[in-house]
Amino acid sequence: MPSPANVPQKLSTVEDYKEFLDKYDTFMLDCDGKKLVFVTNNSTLSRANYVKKFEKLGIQASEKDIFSSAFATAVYLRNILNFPSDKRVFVIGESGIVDELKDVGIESTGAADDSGAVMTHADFGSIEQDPTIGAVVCGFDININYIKLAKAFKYLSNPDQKVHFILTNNDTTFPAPNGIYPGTGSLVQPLITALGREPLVMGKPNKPMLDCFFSNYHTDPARTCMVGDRLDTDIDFGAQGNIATLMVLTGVSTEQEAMDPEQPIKPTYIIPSFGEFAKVEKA
Ligand SMILES: C[C@H](OP(=O)(O)O)C(=O)O
Ligand SMILES: [Mg+2]
Repeated sequence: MPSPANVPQKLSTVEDYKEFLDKYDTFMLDCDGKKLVFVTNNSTLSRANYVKKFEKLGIQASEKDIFSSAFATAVYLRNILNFPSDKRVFVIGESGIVDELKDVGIESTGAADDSGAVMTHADFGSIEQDPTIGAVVCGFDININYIKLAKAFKYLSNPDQKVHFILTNNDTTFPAPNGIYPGTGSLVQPLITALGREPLVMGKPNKPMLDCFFSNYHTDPARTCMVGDRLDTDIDFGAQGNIATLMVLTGVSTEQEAMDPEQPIKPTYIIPSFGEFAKVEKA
């Protein structure tokens, strides 16, 4: 029985699950028979590396089934900004960004070179302006450090040319096996504060990722459902795309947050875990 408007419908019985599955053909999953597209804000892995990760989890997927914030950023630089071939990208982030940029023919620097680098006060003089840097792209970087922030600040302050400032995502936290930890949005806030400049953010729930998704996958919005664990990224992303949303309770946001009358972002459905649907096959 559908819930009143704007009150999430809790799915809890096999009947509920069957009725839900009959309604949709495309499921957008935040990584973590139908058509499954993995839509992730996690930019640390390339789509090729996600395919390998899924294989280890027993999930068959190909690169075209994976839509990541790193891939969306590379597509945006290449197709929307027509990034000049004589420019490079300075990356605060991991191999996912570097590999996806390389895949669209864009050279990058920073990520691996400065990880582990220890800066001393004597080093400030060695940070030079670099006219080949046409963009700074920031994603989750487990080895973020002062030298990366100092170089990014220098390049983004270049008085002689506009340098694009792009975040793959701005999740404040992300779930790890034993709890949640600071995410990209928290790691790069020092740079945003120092610059007094807001970056363009690609990942969910932001419009660039949505536009890139629907231009990549011509799904029927009426039979597409965004599945995720975060109200402020996954569910908001689906809501902005006018598609149904299913919130799983295995990640960051809680049922209490979703059911709170003050909560402006409401999932269409709530389910304890995506694994519940396995019960349908056994029924
Ligand atoms: C950042 C990443 O995003 P997601 O895969 O949930 O979109 C995560 O929350 O682990
Ligand atoms: Mg998630």
